[in-house]
Amino acid sequence: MHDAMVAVDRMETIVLFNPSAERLTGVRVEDALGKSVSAVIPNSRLPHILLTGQAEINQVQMLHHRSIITNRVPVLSPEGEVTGAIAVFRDTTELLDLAAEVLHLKEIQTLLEAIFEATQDAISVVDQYGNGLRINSAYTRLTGLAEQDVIGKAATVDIAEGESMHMHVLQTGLPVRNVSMKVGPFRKDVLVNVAPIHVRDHLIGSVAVIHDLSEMRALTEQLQRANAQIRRLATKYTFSDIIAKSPAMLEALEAAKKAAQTRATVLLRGESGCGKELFAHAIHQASDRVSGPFLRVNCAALSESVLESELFGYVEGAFTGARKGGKRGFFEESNGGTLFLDEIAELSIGTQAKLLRVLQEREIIPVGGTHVRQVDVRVIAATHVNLEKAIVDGRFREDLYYRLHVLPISIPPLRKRTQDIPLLAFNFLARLNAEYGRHVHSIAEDALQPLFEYAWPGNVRELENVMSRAMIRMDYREQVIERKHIVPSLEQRIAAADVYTVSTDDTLANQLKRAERMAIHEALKKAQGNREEAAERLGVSVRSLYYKLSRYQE
Ligand SMILES: Nc1ncnc2c1ncn2[C@@H]1O[C@H](COP(=O)(O)OP(=O)(O)OP(=O)(O)O)[C@@H](O)[C@H]1O
Repeated sequence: MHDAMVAVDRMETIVLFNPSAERLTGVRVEDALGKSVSAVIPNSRLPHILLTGQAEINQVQMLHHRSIITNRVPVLSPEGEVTGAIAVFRDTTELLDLAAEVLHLKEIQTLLEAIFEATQDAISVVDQYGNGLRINSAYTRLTGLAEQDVIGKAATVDIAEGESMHMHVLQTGLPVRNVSMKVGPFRKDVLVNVAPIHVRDHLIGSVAVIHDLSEMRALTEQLQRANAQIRRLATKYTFSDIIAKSPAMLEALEAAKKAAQTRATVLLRGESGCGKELFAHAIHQASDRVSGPFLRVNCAALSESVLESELFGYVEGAFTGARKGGKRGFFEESNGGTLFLDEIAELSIGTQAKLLRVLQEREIIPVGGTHVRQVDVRVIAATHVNLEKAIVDGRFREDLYYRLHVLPISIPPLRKRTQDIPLLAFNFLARLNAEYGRHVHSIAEDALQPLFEYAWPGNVRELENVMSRAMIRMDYREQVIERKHIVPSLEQRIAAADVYTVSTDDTLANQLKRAERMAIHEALKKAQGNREEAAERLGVSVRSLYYKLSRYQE
């Protein structure tokens, strides 16, 4: 980089104009020499220097978007007379850019340092020869090794058991993931991920991120404990959450409130989605067992053997894969509280016998065990199945039926209590507003009509779903649910059950899925929501129907 120079004589005529000045000003040397400086560089200030005889040192100015530092000095005769003036322009734009870049790099470095130190994972970096370059404080906390033990030392210095993954990566140039080993003087169990560091295609070292396995194990245990706790705290509904206006529902509600005051077994009967679980929660909440646990088991979701060990627990060595020390079952886990046995009709005859024994004797024998254990659990059972018919068919034990039938509560299907629909719909509105951040405040009169006419095979759950879809269909500014928001999903549902057209624009798998879904819909409709009957109509097991329904999120 050469400085631009311009010199003038006493008459302000340019006598020196170098090629750098040409680049800076855009004026050719031959056009500048001999000309008046004011004509060539209007703001050169050289006439001013000639006049005052005073130098101007390190003046900063912008010229053609470049940052220029200028020094202007008078040329003096031996007698001290001003005979001319010289300006030297130094273009510092690149220097400034460079300075800004260095500053930026420094910022990045500070940022990286902060991340390096703040991360909970231990990090170690080695150079291309495998000598320690850097570690963070998490590394020291985990391994017990400080900088002086590691920096400049061989990468193997922290290994207590296993191969050095730094060396491996430096040899292969490839990253490794999740290698378990022991590190440091305390032989900590860790998982390591190591990656090579390449700069312009040269391998200059490697970086290892080391996870503390013992911490992970402790966290997993904590999580399991928290999960168990959550299961215990899971009763979220009380009687005040149950919306009821129709006489049939008010009657069911009264019966449930009475049942809550007793210790008797309760049997909740009603189609899917009509609120059986809601009732079970509320009964528990209103009972003197409220501070005890509440557990729910879906008897249809587990195979017979799994269900037995889940319900009654098992002793060590009861079967292959049994946990060391055995496991407490749901009955013991809900001791002092309530056990909600959903889909009770799905229990095998054998498990029904065992359940009967628990209800009669208030004691259980864990799978593989010989000793009885006392339990104090209130059972709330639920089913959508016609149990009387199941007894006739030999699928449900009569003695268990009578044990369960102490306090039967029938929750009517939604189509038989249309009076409840507006209240339920408004209630869901409030909940969905909160969920979607909307401000929908009402439902138009004519939007309610189709809700009264629809058969609701999925009961209240389906109503909730239709409301949610209506809201999704609304424009963000709309605040009233209208018929046009509701009708499409009802029509879709009705159509899904009624028609099926073969399409060449969809995959075979999708079309089969749709056909299956419709067949299930139709069967459920014919069976008035009775899943057992629907399964029978379709020639599939109830379990498989449940599985399919859960896939369709019915
Ligand atoms: N009366 C009601 N008031 C308010 N919400 C209700 C009412 N009945 C049902 N719901 C809501 O409808 C949904 C389905 O209810 P719930 O799970 O209790 O039905 P279920 O009979 O146990 O169904 P399934 O037999 O399929 O398990 C839930 O979100 C529940 O909160």
